[in-house]
Amino acid sequence: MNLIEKYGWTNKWEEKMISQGIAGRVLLEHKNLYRVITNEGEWLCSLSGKFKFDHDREAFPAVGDWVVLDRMPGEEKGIIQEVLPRSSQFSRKVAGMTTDIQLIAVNVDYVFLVMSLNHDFNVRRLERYLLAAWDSGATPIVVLTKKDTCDDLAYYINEVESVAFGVDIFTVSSVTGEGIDELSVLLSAGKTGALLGSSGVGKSSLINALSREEVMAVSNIREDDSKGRHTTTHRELSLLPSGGLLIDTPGMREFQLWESSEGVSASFKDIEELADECRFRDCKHQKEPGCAIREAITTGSLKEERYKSYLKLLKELAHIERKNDIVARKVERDKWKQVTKIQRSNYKKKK
Ligand SMILES: Nc1nc2c(ncn2[C@@H]2O[C@H](COP(=O)(O)OP(=O)(O)OP(=O)(O)O)[C@@H](O)[C@H]2O)c(=O)[nH]1
Ligand SMILES: [Zn+2]
Repeated sequence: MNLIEKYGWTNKWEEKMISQGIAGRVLLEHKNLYRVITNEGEWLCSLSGKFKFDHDREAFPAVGDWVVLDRMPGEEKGIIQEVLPRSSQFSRKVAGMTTDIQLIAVNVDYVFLVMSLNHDFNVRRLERYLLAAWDSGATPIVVLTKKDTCDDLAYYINEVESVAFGVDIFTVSSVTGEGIDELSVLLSAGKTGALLGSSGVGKSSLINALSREEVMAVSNIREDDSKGRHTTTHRELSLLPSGGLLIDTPGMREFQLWESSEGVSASFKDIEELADECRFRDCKHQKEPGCAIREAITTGSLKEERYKSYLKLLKELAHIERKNDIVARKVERDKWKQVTKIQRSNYKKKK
């Protein structure tokens, strides 16, 4: 079986593969060791020495990356030499660090924003997911789960449509299997999906339903993670029988908003377009005459909660930006303290 062909090899990389070594896709990452799927099977790979000099975390391979490897003679092991260009990426700031970014998943075609059709449904949360999705470069798809328990589908669809413009909506039940076929059409050979959604909405059940037991088991690196942070071990990456691929890393599960000004514009296009119609360019949308946003709220074409949620997100993003600035300045200060300390001790030594 030609795995690369089956799982989305594109001709784009063929030349590279021939000229520079073997190409593969990163399935798992753990402490700078990578499990990579290649045409010749799954290999455990380490990083070439040249990565060590690169301080930019974004330059390192991540789950979903296409990489070029060198084979270690006589072994099912390789050394990653190069990371090929990415089409999308989910990343987050590393806690307590400055501008260091941790990649969660890359080359994702579709990000499934999973919410269940019950009391857990939250349209404000969906707005946040959409922000993250638009920022990543992947196409967002809304997946509403537990359809079998819902008796007012129209209400939920309406809610979703009020915030997710032009985004496809799928309603599914992992219990009855309803809607699963329609969803799996998206994940044809070579397509990669990732799941975003809070605990208990049915992500694992959805993966099982999509993979119909036929799923190829991908070894779970977390199993030998002595930290045991995650009580329920689950597959981080599933190869579906269709040849599609599903990413469900703990990182995606814990994904949070950090900074995404571009995402705000894409997710709140309605509000930003209205603001353009305000009479005054610097309208604060409070009591100014000719304010299109106030007008829309009065007539009911813009929901007050949606506008509030927009303001709240803007505020949060500004806060996150400020916080990042403060951390960056502190690290800079500490660095200089260190430098002057060394200079001082050198000076003392000379004396
Ligand atoms: N009725 C119904 N229950 C479902 C459906 N899908 C999942 N559930 C139930 O919802 C609960 C949570 O499902 P999981 O698939 O574990 O949810 P999850 O999102 O993976 O949860 P975490 O692992 O905590 O993130 C389980 O009790 C499932 O049996 C569905 O389509 N219909
Ligand atoms: Zn205004």
